[in-house]
Amino acid sequence: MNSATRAMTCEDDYDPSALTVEMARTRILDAVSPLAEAETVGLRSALGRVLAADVRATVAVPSAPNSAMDGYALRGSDLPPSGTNRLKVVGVSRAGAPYRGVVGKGQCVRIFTGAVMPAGADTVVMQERAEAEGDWVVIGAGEKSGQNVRERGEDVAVGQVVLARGRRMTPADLGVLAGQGQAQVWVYRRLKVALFTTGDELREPGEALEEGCLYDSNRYTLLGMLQRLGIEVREFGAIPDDGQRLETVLIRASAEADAIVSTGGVSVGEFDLVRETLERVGRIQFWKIAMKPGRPITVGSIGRTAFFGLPGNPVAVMVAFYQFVQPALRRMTGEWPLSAPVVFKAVCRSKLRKRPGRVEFKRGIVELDGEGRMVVRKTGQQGSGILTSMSQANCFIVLPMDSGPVEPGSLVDVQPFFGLV
Ligand SMILES: Nc1nc2c(c(=O)[nH]1)N[C@H]1C(S)=C(S)[C@@H](COP(=O)(O)OP(=O)(O)OC[C@H]3O[C@@H](n4cnc5c(N)ncnc54)[C@H](O)[C@@H]3O)O[C@H]1N2
Ligand code: MOO
Repeated sequence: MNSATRAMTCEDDYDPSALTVEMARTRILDAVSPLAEAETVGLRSALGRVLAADVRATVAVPSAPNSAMDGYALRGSDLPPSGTNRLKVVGVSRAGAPYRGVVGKGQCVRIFTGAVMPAGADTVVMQERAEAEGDWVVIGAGEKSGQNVRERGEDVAVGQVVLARGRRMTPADLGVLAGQGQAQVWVYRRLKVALFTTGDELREPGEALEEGCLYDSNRYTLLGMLQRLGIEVREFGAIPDDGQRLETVLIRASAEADAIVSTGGVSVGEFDLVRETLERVGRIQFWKIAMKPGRPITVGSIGRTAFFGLPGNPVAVMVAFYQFVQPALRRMTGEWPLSAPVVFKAVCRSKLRKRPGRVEFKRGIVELDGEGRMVVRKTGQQGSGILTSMSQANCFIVLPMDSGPVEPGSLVDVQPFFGLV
């Protein structure tokens, strides 16, 4: 194929054989199945792990009604509707050392935040609004019966499902489990992913760079994206364009891992070699997706191991990973339901080139302007190989299939990176 034909192929507007982004997402999720094996881990290692069973509360939180303030616990009926009332302080309730008696009419108990409410009392007046006079305290009008009390079980009731199976655990979830007195939790085992890049021209950082070669940046962006998902990564390095080597790696990787992720080597030059090898060892499909970057991807399986072949261009790798491979790996790890990516509107401050016929993912910085409006601007050049504009970005600007160029001032969809787990 000469260069003129290549340019035409890359710039095609509508490609009837291309999958839409939504179809590709659905197909890739349908092609994978969740892990079955689970294990017990301590809470300290549970962040980012996926629950293999519902967690049902056995402990009420709080376990008893307690005070939300430092002050005085009393009967709501002793609050003065106007003027003041003088109450006798009959004891103290501290967190961990409750008052054992009963608060009677005309009485109160000195109480501290988190301390159990004494029997008889149903209201707390904060100390800033009470005047202590020796063993007595003077309360004014304007307080409400029942105020400043946290009820038993108001956070968690016994029997309630506090965390559902399929949940990827956040720091708050660890706190919820600790609040149940659980030191351990039942989670799916970590997913094992084999990672390799392809190309004779790739060199490891630290090695000398000969003419025509480049450093293997894709392996590191992929490693980072996989590590963020808590995946156990087995690296197989940069594989030269050699069918025999590729076959050996694919067979070894499929024996060791639940999924294989690779980049590069499927465009015209090496296409036949990689395609031939993949088809020999597994069941593989090559998809063209109506999007840019990240158009060509390869999906399939080798034995029971899922295979995801991403394009070689450094930004295409990241876009295709986030849009397709990341949800598939999360599904494989047992996570369900998958939260949809966060998308909101912002006013675009840049002029953006865009052709109808494909979804385009531009790289941008989204922020609030001086007037509190959400605005977004592109981060420099937008070619599939310009990794620095990805590194500077904090969001994708997602331009829909049928849209054309964007003029400054238009509303666009923004997908922030912080929603990508
Ligand atoms: N005739 C056609 N040519 C191309 C098409 C097409 O449809 N017809 N699609 C273009 C698109 S879109 C992409 S994306 C690339 C996909 O190419 P490959 O997946 O085969 O990747 P390579 O050719 O090996 O590399 C592309 C590009 O990326 C650089 N690269 C590759 N691996 C790495 C790495 N590990 N670290 C850093 N950079 C890497 C490589 O040097 C190339 O510049 O094909 C288009 N062509
Ligand atoms: O659109 Mo490609 O997948 O050049 O990046």
